[in-house]
Amino acid sequence: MNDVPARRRVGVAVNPTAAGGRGLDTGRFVAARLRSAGLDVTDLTGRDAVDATARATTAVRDGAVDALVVVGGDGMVHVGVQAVAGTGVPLGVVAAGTGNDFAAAHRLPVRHAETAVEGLLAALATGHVRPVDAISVTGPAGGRWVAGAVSAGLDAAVNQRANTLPARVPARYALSALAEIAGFRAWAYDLTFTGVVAAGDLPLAPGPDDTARWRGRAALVTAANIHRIGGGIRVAPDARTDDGLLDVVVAPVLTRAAAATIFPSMFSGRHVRRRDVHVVRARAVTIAAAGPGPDVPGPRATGHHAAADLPLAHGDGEALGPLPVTARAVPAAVLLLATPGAPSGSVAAAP
Ligand SMILES: Nc1ncnc2c1ncn2[C@@H]1O[C@H](COP(=O)(O)OP(=O)(O)OP(=O)(O)O)[C@@H](O)[C@H]1O
Repeated sequence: MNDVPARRRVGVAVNPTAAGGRGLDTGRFVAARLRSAGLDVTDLTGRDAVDATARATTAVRDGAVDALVVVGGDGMVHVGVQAVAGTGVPLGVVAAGTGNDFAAAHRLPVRHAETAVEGLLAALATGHVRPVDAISVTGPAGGRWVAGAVSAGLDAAVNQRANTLPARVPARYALSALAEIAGFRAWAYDLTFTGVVAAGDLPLAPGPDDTARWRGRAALVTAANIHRIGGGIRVAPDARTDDGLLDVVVAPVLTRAAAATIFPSMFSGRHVRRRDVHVVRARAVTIAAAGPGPDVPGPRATGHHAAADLPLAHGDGEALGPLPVTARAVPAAVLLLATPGAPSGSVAAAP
């Protein structure tokens, strides 16, 4: 049968474990509603994230679907972005997870599946899409797309620790944050930026080919496309998803006490007003571990972290792999199914 009109074949990938298992029911509701609207729905739900990514990627690559809808949290958006980024196949998001930072940053309905799915139906009917940037990440673990932010410091360490705890552990992110701050020692980084448009007072050394470099110890190195991570932490309060740029937050904080005071202020985004927090706006950044050298001060009261102790880089809450990684903003890599006339959300909401 080849009489299915364009944009009517929709792949739906559900994370049944999202929001403590509520993703399953939400997914069933979404698929049923799309079918009742006359769409040809293919279930692309996987056994796990790897399987879901493979199924969605294959369906998009083979031209088997005209749009992909993911149901879940930021982990599921991460799955969807692997499949659609750069392909021209639009992505719909029904935010049914715990944190839902991507949906919130794009002003999509959060934990409101009825509203979300009606918005998707309107977008599918009209063909309305909103182009948004995504982050292309390359490193020793290969290439990945990230929808929200790439973390390589304290937030990556918190993420890494939280992912080792069972999902049912209440407040596993808060517990992990407390543990990481308690054991905090600043890591040494070597950052190379490309296409810097604002340096945020970080003393950058100009390099060849539109690059600029910074070496030093820091608590936080986060390359953000959207303004929030971790379920509402406003890590880069002014990040935009339509500017082709990353907001790279660098906090050359060396003491545990300073790290402990930064964390709470990140929920409101006020940390970027501190003199020891910088936001570098650039097209790309390579984040590498630095050995000690004249421009990387040695251990202070808080001790020294060897490169091997650095957390894995994380993106959208998922482990990406070890440093070095290069994160590059790719303009309009994702076409987001969005309700016609809805606020774009490309400008971060005021704190
Ligand atoms: N079938 C599946 N498809 C996709 N992801 C899955 C699946 N089963 C388990 N997961 C895992 O679910 C995790 C989180 O998914 P997601 O962000 O969608 O939901 P969440 O409730 O917001 O999660 P979190 O516990 O991270 O807050 C991912 O790390 C992923 O590996």
